[in-house]
Amino acid sequence: MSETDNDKPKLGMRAPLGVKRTVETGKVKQSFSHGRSNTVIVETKKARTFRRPGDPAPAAEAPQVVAEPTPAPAPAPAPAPRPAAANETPQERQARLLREADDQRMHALEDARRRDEAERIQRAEAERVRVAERAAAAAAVPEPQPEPEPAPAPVQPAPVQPTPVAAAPAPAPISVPTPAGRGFRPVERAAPPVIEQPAAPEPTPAPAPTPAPAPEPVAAAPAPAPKPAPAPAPAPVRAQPAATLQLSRDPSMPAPRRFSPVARPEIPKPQPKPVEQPVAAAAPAAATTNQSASAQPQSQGQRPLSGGQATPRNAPARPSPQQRDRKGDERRGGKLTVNRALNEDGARARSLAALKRAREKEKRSFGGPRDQQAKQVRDVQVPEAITVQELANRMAEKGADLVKALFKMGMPVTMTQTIDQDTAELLVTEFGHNISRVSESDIDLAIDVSEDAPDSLRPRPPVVTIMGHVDHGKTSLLDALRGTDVVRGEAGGITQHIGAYQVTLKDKSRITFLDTPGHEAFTQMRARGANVTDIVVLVVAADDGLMPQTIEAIHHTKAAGVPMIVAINKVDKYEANPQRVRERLLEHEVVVEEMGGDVQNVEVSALKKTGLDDLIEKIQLQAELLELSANPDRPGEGTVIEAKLDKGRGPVATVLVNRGTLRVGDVFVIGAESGKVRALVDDKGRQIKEAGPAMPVEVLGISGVPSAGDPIQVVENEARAREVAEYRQSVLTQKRTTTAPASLESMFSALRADQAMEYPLVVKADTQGTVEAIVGSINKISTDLIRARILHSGVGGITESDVTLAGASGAPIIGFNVRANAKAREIAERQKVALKYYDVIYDLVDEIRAGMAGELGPEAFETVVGRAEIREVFSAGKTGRAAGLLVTDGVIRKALKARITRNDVIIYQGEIASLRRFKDDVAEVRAGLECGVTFTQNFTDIKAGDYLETYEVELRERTL
Ligand SMILES: Nc1nc2c(ncn2[C@@H]2O[C@H](COP(=O)(O)OP(=O)(O)OP(=O)(O)O)[C@@H](O)[C@H]2O)c(=O)[nH]1
Repeated sequence: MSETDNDKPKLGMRAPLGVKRTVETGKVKQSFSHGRSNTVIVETKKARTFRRPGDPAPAAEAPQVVAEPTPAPAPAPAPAPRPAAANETPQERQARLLREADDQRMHALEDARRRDEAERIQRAEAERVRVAERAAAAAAVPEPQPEPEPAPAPVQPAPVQPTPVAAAPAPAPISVPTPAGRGFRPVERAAPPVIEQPAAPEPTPAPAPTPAPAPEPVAAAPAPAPKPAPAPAPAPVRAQPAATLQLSRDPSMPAPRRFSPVARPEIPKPQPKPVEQPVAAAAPAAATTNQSASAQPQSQGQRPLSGGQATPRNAPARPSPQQRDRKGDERRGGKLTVNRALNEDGARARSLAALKRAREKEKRSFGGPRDQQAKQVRDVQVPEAITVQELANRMAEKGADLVKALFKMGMPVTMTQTIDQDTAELLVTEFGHNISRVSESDIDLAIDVSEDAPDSLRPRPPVVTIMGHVDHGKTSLLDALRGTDVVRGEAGGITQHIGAYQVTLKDKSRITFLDTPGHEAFTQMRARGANVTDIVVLVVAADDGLMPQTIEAIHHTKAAGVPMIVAINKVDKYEANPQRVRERLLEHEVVVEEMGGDVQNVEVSALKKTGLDDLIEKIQLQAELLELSANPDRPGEGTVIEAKLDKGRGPVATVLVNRGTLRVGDVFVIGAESGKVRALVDDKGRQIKEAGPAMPVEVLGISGVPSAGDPIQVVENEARAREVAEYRQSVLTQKRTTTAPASLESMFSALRADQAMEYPLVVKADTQGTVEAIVGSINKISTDLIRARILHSGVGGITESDVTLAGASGAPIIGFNVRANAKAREIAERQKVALKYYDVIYDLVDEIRAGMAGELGPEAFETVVGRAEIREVFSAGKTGRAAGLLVTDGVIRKALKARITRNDVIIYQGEIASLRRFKDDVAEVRAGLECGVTFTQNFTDIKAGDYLETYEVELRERTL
């Protein structure tokens, strides 16, 4: 409580200011329950007496003490009735009573006024709170809100109102410390000027007009109107000071405290201005400051930096240097600083060093001495077609320049358009380069057929292919041979079925075995130029003898010119007869050593694993005879044995290295694919770093799956590899899209003028010599219009595969001294394949000639019978037309074929339907006579001046 007492403004601490001291004051301390106390000021006033002139001076009036109890001051202040003076005249008493009545009335009025004021203050406060909130909202939204301003304006006088009343104890607010933070902030901001205001006019005896410079500029105008009214009004009333005392001490009215100058530190501007500036100038000054009084702190906080960055609303108020400058400038009120002088718009000026650097850069790029680079003349490789962009790249010129040059040549093209080689040459020479014309095929890798130097050659393992009839034991024999691999046991790895295997023998020599699916694959590979096999092991089951596929394998092997070793298998079987096999082989010109020939043979049992060493020995012997060698010190070249798309590893190809060494990391082209060797895996599943000649190895890192027989070649870089692969792809695509479908039936569909017909045949004969004789004779029959195409010729009976092939092509099968087996006959019947048997070669040739001629059909010979000129055209019937003719040549006959020509162009072909002469139907009209004709087809486009030609067609049998 004592604190509160100290904080309270204490009246009477200093004598009230005034011209004349009319009131004497004293202090009385009051004590209340619970240890509370209060100090009240007691004033002693002199009663004013009105005397008539000549009346004796009144006796000294008894001092009248007005004690104002703090809790309930309202009724108390009524002045106590003064004791009537003894010598009081009736007039005096009347005057006194009147005065007292006046006082009471004034008190009542004053009470009413205070209540009104309290209400008004509350309303004003509420209004101010609203205004402050609106101002805050307006600050958040950048739109200015002028409306709320006038609202508080009329309210503004409210806080001002008590000011003149408090003018008497004015020094109190200045000297007494007030607890900071009390009261409502927006109200406090507005309050200080009101409270301080009395300080300025202090020396002025009449403070009433001073409310005018109240900081609220809007309020300034209306303020004086209501305010001075009550302010000067009580001035002449004596009771007014008492009311003032009551007001300041009334605990039920805390409102005036709110206007005490507390919590001012955040409002720096509005405060000094009214004080420093004269009253007259204060109004406009305050107008600018106070209008944004509530929003100013925020607006300062939100002021964007010079760089354009906006400070967040709630960001700590740590001003940037620019902000500080600006603030400083604002504070200095337009002082000219260096920064301001150099920097009118607030942007940071470039330093001299920066200007210098920029100037130098400019000089370097434009004005400076630029080294004129000598134009480089290039050899530009130009294929048959090239895009402008690609040509520009190869010439190292700008594409736009090329386009411009082409435009000047009259060729408006874009960068992506393709130009031909001749146009490209013009451009190349125009730009001062040298052209080197290349054809597309130049892109492909040249097949290196050059022989390696003898001293670079090293012995290499033989590559062995095992062939034979079905179930004769090829796989069993291969497995048995692999069982002899000494490395296999050491590695203990899982055998990889990669289509090729390498067996290391006891003497460290190695043999590579290819596990081809059959002799067809062997031939397929050979047909593709992949003759990778050095030795063929022909497996013949001793119990079964020679079988068709055995014979085919013999033919294929012979055709390939590869040495053969006959492995007579299953000799463990009881019914095995190796000698019979040897004898039967003679029939196919395979003479084994036992029969006096040079073909090695060996009796083996894949099941019992007997004779294997003998077989290996014979293979080695054969390899020695072949003197197999290769240069391992060159980029690897090989052949794809088989290829697949592995689920986990991507495209994988089993490659047999022919020569050179294939290493991990090598860039290669493989068929129409390219790649970089990511890994090499051998047949035992081991990853190896390199693979030398005759080594089968799996290659990983290919862009796609190649085909068996495709070559693999190591190239210098990936770009080259891609280029070659792309070219090969394009060739394949072209082949696929431009060649006719495989069906040979389409060949017979029509005779094209520019293409001879093909007559497909399958020829089977008893001997090779006969086959060759027949093939030669048939080829001689071929003419420009039709030629024989022998799909397949061979020695032996007509098999199912022969029939299937012929059926697919719609070809007849010619059998010379051979017949079709039962199965083949059955298929031939089903597929409607013609089987023709001959035993005389001349008959065979004649029939084929007739058949080929029959394919072409009979020949048509045309003979012109007569010609006529069309003179007139008539309508005939409802829609038809009739032509009036003058026969110029030959004869015009009814039912003859006719054609009408106009300017030697045929416009109609048909027949003459009717022929008349002077309304009579006639059979024919000769030259020099006129006639009328109609045509079989309803032809109306006949004009005078057209020509009619009648002709006959004779079909004669064609001969070849
Ligand atoms: N008794 C005996 N049977 C054998 C021998 N070699 C293979 N066989 C059997 O002959 C059958 C066929 O053997 P494969 O090795 O599958 O013959 P293949 O030529 O590979 O057969 P395809 O793969 O169909 O061409 C199997 O049942 C083998 O057990 C042998 O030396 N003696």
